Amino acid sequence: MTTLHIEAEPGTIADTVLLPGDPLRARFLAGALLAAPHQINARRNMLGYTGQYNGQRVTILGGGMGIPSTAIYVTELARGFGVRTIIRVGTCGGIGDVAVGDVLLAQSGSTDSRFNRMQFGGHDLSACADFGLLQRAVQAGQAQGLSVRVANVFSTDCFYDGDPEILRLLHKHRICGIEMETAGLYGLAMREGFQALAILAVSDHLETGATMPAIEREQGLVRIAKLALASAIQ
Ligand SMILES: O=P(O)(O)O[C@H]1O[C@H](CO)[C@@H](O)[C@H]1O
Ligand SMILES: O=c1cc[nH]c(=O)[nH]1
Repeated sequence: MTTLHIEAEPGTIADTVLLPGDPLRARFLAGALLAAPHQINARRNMLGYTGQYNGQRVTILGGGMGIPSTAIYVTELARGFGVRTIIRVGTCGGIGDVAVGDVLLAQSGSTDSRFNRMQFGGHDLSACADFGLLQRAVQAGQAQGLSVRVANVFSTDCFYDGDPEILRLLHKHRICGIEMETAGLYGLAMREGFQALAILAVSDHLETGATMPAIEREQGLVRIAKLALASAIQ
């Protein structure tokens, strides 16, 4: 069936979905990596494509910014289309000894969002990656000669004007990446029973001010998408 936000026809979404935040990144990655990609969604311009990668069907769909947007797409992918594996292919801010361009494999997602608490009786959920995906991403990263780092990240609802103490707190807890979706994705994966991982390129450094150009955020993430595909497809 189609869902409220995904107009894809039944059977046109693969079991494995790469989920960048930016729909234009989804379009770029599909063109760069998939054989015979065809568009499966444009509702609200949240572009999505299904094609073949190494002989297997893969879908790449934008998820938007923040947990609420991501959760809409992820919930519909899991419940409406039976998707079994979702890998976020995103960017994050770096804290501490990470550099712009580094690749973080998020093993956990802490958050200031109430999204998981609302589903978990007000308790704190340990929102974690799927271990098998994480392990394969580490191995694939090493095989591809990438400098990958297993990391704990923080998903915030406030891109601007969040907790003024957040940098100190993230340092104190050895959290080296900040973005806006991973904790929600991992909570949903635990509840809905699919596998999830977030692979994040450090796009800017919160302390040094170093940044990745906007065009590279849109088009420069092919290497982490390849890492995601190597982790998901065996
Ligand atoms: O590059 P994406 O995947 O969108 O991820 C990061 O970029 C957006 C903010 O600019 C947020 O969605 C954040 O999580
Ligand atoms: O959410 C994000 C993404 C990149 N950089 C940040 O500081 N925050």
